[in-house]
Amino acid sequence: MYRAFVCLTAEHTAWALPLAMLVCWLSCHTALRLLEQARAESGGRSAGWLVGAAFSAGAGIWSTHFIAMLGYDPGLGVSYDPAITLASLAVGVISALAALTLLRGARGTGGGVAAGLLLGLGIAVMHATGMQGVRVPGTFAWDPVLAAAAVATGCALACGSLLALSRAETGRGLILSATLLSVGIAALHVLAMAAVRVVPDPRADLAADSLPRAALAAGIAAVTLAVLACSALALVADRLRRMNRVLSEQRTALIAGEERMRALTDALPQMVWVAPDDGHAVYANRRFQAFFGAGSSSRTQRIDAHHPDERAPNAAAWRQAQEERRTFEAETRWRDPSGAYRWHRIVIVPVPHADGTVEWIGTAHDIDDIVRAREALRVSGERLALALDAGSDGLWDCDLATGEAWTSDRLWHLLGYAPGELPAHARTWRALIHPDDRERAVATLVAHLAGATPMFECEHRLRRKDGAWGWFLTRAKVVGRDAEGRATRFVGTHIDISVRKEAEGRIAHMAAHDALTDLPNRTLFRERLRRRLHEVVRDGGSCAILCLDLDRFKEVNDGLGHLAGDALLQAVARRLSAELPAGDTAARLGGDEFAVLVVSVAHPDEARARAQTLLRAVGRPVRIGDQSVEVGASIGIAVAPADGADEETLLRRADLALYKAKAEGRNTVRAFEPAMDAALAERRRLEADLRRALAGDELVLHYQPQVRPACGRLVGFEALVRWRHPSRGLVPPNAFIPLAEETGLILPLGEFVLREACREAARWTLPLKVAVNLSPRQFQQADLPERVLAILTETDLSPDRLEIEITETVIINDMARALSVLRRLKALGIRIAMDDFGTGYSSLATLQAFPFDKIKIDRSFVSQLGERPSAAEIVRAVLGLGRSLRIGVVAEGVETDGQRRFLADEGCEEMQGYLFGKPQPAERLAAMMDGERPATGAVTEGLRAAAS
Ligand SMILES: Nc1nc2c(ncn2[C@@H]2O[C@@H]3COP(=O)(O)O[C@H]4[C@@H](O)[C@H](n5cnc6c(=O)[nH]c(N)nc65)O[C@@H]4COP(=O)(O)O[C@H]3[C@H]2O)c(=O)[nH]1
Repeated sequence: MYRAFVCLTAEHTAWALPLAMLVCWLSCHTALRLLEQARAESGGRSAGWLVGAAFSAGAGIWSTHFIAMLGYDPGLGVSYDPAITLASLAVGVISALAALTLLRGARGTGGGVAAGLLLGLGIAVMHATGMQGVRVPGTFAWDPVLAAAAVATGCALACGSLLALSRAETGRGLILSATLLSVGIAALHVLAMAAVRVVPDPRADLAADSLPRAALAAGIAAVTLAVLACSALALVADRLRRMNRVLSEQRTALIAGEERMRALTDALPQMVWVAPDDGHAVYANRRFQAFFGAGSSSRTQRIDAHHPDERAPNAAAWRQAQEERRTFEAETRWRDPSGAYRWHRIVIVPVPHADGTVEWIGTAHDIDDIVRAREALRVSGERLALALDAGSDGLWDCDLATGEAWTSDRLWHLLGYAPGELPAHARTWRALIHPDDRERAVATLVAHLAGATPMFECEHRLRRKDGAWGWFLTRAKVVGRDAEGRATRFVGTHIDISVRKEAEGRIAHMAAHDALTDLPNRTLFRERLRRRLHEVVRDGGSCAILCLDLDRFKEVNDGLGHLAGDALLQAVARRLSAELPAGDTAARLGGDEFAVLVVSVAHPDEARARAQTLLRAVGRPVRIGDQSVEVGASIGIAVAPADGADEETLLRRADLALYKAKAEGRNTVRAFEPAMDAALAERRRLEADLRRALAGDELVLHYQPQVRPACGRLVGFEALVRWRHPSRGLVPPNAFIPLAEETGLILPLGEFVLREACREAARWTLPLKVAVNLSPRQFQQADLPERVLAILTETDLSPDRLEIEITETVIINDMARALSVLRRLKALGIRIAMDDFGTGYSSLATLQAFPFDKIKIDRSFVSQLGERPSAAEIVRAVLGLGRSLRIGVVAEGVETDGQRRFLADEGCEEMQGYLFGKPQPAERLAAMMDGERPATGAVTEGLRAAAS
């Protein structure tokens, strides 16, 4: 190594090796670049580049050697053999060509190593050849070790260089490779030069044709220039190659981009086109072509596709946009290939280019469905707004997460607020709700939000702006829940139900109160009684009910008229209410019946005392108009729990006590006693029996003769009903007629009697009249005359043979109607008799109002003739009345001959009584009438016998 160091520093001038290295590096770099080019090309072009590379490498190696040799000064004169020197250049180029050719074909490690070895050896051969051409005055002595080291180093670095090239073909790899190769060439040169020593030999003479150093320098310069030219060529070629590659990549990218763009625009739901200013589309996507037809489309075509209504305005708007180079937007109808117009949204955007031209990118999106849906939405929105405005409901839609709500204006109007005056929020609802309704409403709401009910429905009060409470029905529903099932959206309506509630309240009040007196009615009274009895049973204590009935109400009502009757009832109601402490209830049960619930009585006597107080209050005179009316009352008392613990029993027992009180006279108080129940039970039994009797054949008629004693003639019979009871025997009418009156059974019973009597009379051999009693209840039937006529027709009895007996009460109950019915009966030819004259009201007015055919003097007067002088006076007066009014008079209950004589003396023509005959079954009448036929005017013995 020392030798090499000496060679480098002492035998070479300082500039030689750096210059040689520079030239070497340039040529190696150029060669490797040209190799790249050769690799990139093919065929002859590749071979050309390869030759260039080989030349560059070989010439570089050669130049390196000889530039170094120019600086080599072994201390002797040096010249060069031109032929050998040129041959060494050829060796360098050929070995480089061989190595690079191998390298071009094989890029792997093996190829790199083989090419490196080839190149290293080539450099060594070139060096050796070159040294052969060096002429010095002596001979060269070679150090074999250094020579071998030179070859090995050169080969190794050449291999390293080409391997580096094959591993990394970047710019840096190229520099590394060129550097390694340069170093290898230089190292081989230096070591090889160190291996050689000049042994001076005076015999050795420099040849005359030797190349002087200046010629060599010129040769080297030429070769170097050639290398530099190659280098420049390589650089230009490399640049071109790079540019080519970039251009090719750009073209590929451009094509790919265009394909992508086309695919993209084809995939779009819109039509897309690009047109320059002249409007002729240079690009159109598939959708556009499908709409307008394949091929390009002119602007005129596109404008023609507009709906006629929109064509002109759209064209004008487009021209404006085009002039101002701004985006054109329109929603318009375009005619599709089928000829139908569909809504499209058109947007045309200007894209200005650097050359001042503008390209227009247009898109058209089919929004027909959207426009139609929007239109439908608008219409339905308008309808909804109309409905909301016209409807009576207030609507809201609440977001439960925030409490914020949407509300219809109507809702605020219902509450008296202007829309927006209060926040549309759930807390507003909570603030306005009535405190009494809040708990119930919130509980209902919580249940609904939890999913327990399908619908939220609640009637509650809300405070209006004026402070009044209005009733509202809220109906709502959860319409949205989150993933955990929590309610998120709640929609509903408020319906103003104040009017309904008020009406309901009124109806409820009316249903529970008496319209005339405004006292609780029977239903409410029973309800309160039931509640109080429940408490009594549960908690102990005692209560009482007082049933009250006015004593002379009927007289006032009939005598003074219904208005007076109503005023009386109202006055009684006021007095009852005034007498009651809070908690007690006075009720009107109907007619003149009242009841009082005394909620707490310590002792039955307390109830009795209370009843007496009420009696006194009711008994005070009542001022009606200009009249002072006095009515008394009867009161029946029942006390709970002693007399019963259920309202049914208690009311029934108080009623029984009242019944008793009334029976005992006016202004009487009676408390219930157990014996009253037995009487009621008896009455019930009798009623049931009577019903059965009506259905069966237990009722029969007996007939009592009516006679004219003066001429001894039989003039007719009074039909009197009898009940042949299976166990009680023959029951007299007084025992069941009042019951029949009370229960209404008198109607079928009366009809039975009338039919039976007419049928019987029609069978009689003599045209005698038959008298039938008609009860007041029967007179309440407006169609009584028609019913009577039907029976007469059915039984074929002449109307003038029927005499109807009525008591005065029939007329007094409802005079106008009674008189109308009587007149119609009379018009049929039926005779009317006033029964029991003298016992009732017996007003002259009644007799004058209706022309009766007969007056029947009650038997109570007849029976007292001879006992009470007043009786004779009354009978006389009645007979006088009959005469003056020209009405016949018949005396009932004539039992004695004395009575008969008195009556006859006083001018009574007709008589009826046991003296002439008792009521007889129909079968016995024939005998009476048979005896009548030969009658001469006196009451026959036969009749008497029959009567007995
Ligand atoms: N002590 C005595 N009594 C005599 C004498 N002559 C007749 N009587 C009885 O006096 C009653 C006369 O009938 P009235 O005044 O219409 O009174 C009748 C009548 O108001 C009613 N009544 C009877 N049958 C009917 C009927 O078919 N319909 C209706 N609505 N009432 C009837 O029952 C009442 C009682 O009828 P009766 O018990 O049949 O009693 C009959 C008769 O039996 C006599 O000389 N001495």
